[in-house]
Amino acid sequence: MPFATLNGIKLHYQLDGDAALPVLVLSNSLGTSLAMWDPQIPELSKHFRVLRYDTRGHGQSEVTPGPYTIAQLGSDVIALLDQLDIKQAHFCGLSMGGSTFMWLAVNHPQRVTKLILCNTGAKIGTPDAWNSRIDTVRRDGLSAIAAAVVSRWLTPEYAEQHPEQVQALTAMLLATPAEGYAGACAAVRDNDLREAIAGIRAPTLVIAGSGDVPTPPADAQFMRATIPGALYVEFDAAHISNQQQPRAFTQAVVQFLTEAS
Ligand SMILES: O=C(O)CC1=CCC(=O)O1
Repeated sequence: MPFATLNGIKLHYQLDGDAALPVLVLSNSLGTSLAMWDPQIPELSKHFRVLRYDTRGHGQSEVTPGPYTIAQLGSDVIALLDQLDIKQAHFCGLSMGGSTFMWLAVNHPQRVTKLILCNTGAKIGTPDAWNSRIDTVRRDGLSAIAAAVVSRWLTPEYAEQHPEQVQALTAMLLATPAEGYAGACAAVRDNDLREAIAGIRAPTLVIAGSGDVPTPPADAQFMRATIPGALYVEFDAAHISNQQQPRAFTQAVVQFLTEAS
């Protein structure tokens, strides 16, 4: 699995699909890795050259001391695209990954063909809640928050029927270095793109989960209303909708990216 050295760190990434296909970049949520997209890869790689990466401080990418910023996480992606000689691509990010790609669409519009913002918000949560989470993780580690965080990733009924998926997602969260996680929490805490996203010109699809507590449908509706021409789809899912509704999610992504806009 390749690593790119950029912005002073080693960033872990993976490419799937034929090199001649249009590039689709996927960005993970807080406390996950590029493996969160595993359910989508067999289908997406038939249509796209899929580039996914572990956000700084996550998965196998290098951990640098926090706090991070969304601009820094977005600049890592731009540096990765430059290294791989990718001039323009589709972008699909979930939660923190969606924040990163909103920033990218605002600040580097020429790189974005189409944009998909999943289970995210132009501003996520409150500073007090993020500060409390950062303090807990720095003091007691990820295990202190794991059960509460993962309980919001899948709806309770679905989680009860899929204990192996809960276990796999919990393991992914617990494998995230505390410093990387805390650094990324600060990036989400300090990010506010509520005004800036009005300037996005890329065709955009907003994906929401009707049972999503951290980034509720109201946040998604705000993005749909603010980004000119944005489309909207809502699934019966909690926060990590691509894991809870893999088929419907993948189908929506393929349809949006392959239809003429
Ligand atoms: O994991 C959570 O608590 C929800 C979340 C907020 C930003 C993100 O990427 O995940």
